[in-house]
Amino acid sequence: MLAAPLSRPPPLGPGSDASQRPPGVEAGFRAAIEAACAFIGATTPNPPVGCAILDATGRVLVAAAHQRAGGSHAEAQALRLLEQAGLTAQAAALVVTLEPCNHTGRTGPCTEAILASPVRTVWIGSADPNPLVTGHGAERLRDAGIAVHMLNGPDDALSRACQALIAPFRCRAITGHPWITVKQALDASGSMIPPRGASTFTSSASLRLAHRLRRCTDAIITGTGTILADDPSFTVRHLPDHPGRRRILAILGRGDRVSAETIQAAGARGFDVRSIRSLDEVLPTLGEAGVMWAMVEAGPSVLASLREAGLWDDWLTITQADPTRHDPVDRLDVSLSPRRAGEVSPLSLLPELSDTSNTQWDDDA
Ligand SMILES: NC(=O)C1=CN([C@@H]2O[C@H](COP(=O)(O)OP(=O)(O)OC[C@H]3O[C@@H](n4cnc5c(N)ncnc54)[C@H](OP(=O)(O)O)[C@@H]3O)[C@@H](O)[C@H]2O)C=CC1
Ligand SMILES: Nc1c(N[C@@H]2O[C@H](COP(=O)(O)O)[C@@H](O)[C@H]2O)[nH]c(=O)[nH]c1=O
Repeated sequence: MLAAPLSRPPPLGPGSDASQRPPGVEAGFRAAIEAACAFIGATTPNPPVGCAILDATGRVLVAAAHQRAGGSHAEAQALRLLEQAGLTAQAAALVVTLEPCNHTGRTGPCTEAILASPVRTVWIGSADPNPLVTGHGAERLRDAGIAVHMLNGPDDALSRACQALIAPFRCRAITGHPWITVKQALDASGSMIPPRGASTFTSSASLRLAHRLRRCTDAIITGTGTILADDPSFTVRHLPDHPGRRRILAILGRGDRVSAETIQAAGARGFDVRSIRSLDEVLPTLGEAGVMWAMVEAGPSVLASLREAGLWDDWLTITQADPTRHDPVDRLDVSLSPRRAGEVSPLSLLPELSDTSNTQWDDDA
């Protein structure tokens, strides 16, 4: 396999009936998902997509991903890698996390690139949620004599991972608004407020997770209370960021408590700052700015407002471990909003959270 492994793919759940699939398809999807995960946060407004090409024995020959909007799609990228490696003649099956496009956008149709290759079987992880595109790619391939298989089923771990990859894209395609992830850190006593003089109480592993989430998202939503209390940088520092990435920093506040110097400093750190006066403005402002996935890093006041308004899609709670324990490890919980019932959280793709179930939020709890 030519793509470098960059993150751990999700584990196979009990519902994945690997025995029903020919050899190599599971490994192909894992390689494709892994390749796509490395570019979450870099492809907006496009979804992250991964592709792997297998030989007739099911061996993964190459894996590749869509890396940025306007750049090659994952299928074209994988076919190019295959050619560069002199392996084109060995290609038999192609595995891709999202239905191949059948239209000419900024790049040519992937269906035609596949048809021009020796590939005769295509496995698709999820249909394209864009109503203008959905079904057409699969149909074009079938009409040309390709055997096309689509993953589906809520118990299929690979299908769920492919759904998770497009969750923010799907949300934006259907509503015009971003997927909103709340990240809330609690200390061992249940408080969100760091001790005086400190900015954090979570472990270095959890900080890495928090920074990975920043890397995956297009915007950070905060409140003036957090800006004034912490003067946060909101940068990605605990792991490498996507090169040249600019993000939106949306600051909720009814007045003008944040100084021009603070806004200017955030701009110098790579943020386009938006002041948001009311909750009603959050989704339209971020939607118009092209945000696909936004995260909230705010204090108790903003979180209470969002919770009350139901203005969130998934909620990550990082609870500091009891410091008196011998080997303290923070507890990580992910809840899915009732408005996302039956969907899959994109958080499940983060290696630190791949074992965390998407529990439904119980509002009476
Ligand atoms: N543990 C964690 O995960 C985090 C902890 N924190 C901590 O939280 C503390 C700050 O808490 P807090 O003051 O609650 O900060 P917030 O980030 O929640 O900001 C509060 C401010 O947000 C604005 N706001 C809140 N709700 C609305 C709404 N519905 N419409 C418009 N504006 C709104 C108001 O601004 P205005 O008054 O200008 O109208 C309000 O004063 C700090 O100690 C910080 O360290 C912060 C982030 C994460
Ligand atoms: N205290 C706290 C968090 N707080 C969040 O991190 C912000 C500081 O970010 P930065 O300036 O980039 O270091 C702070 O303002 C708040 O939004 N996060 C966590 O994961 N764990 C923690 O214990």
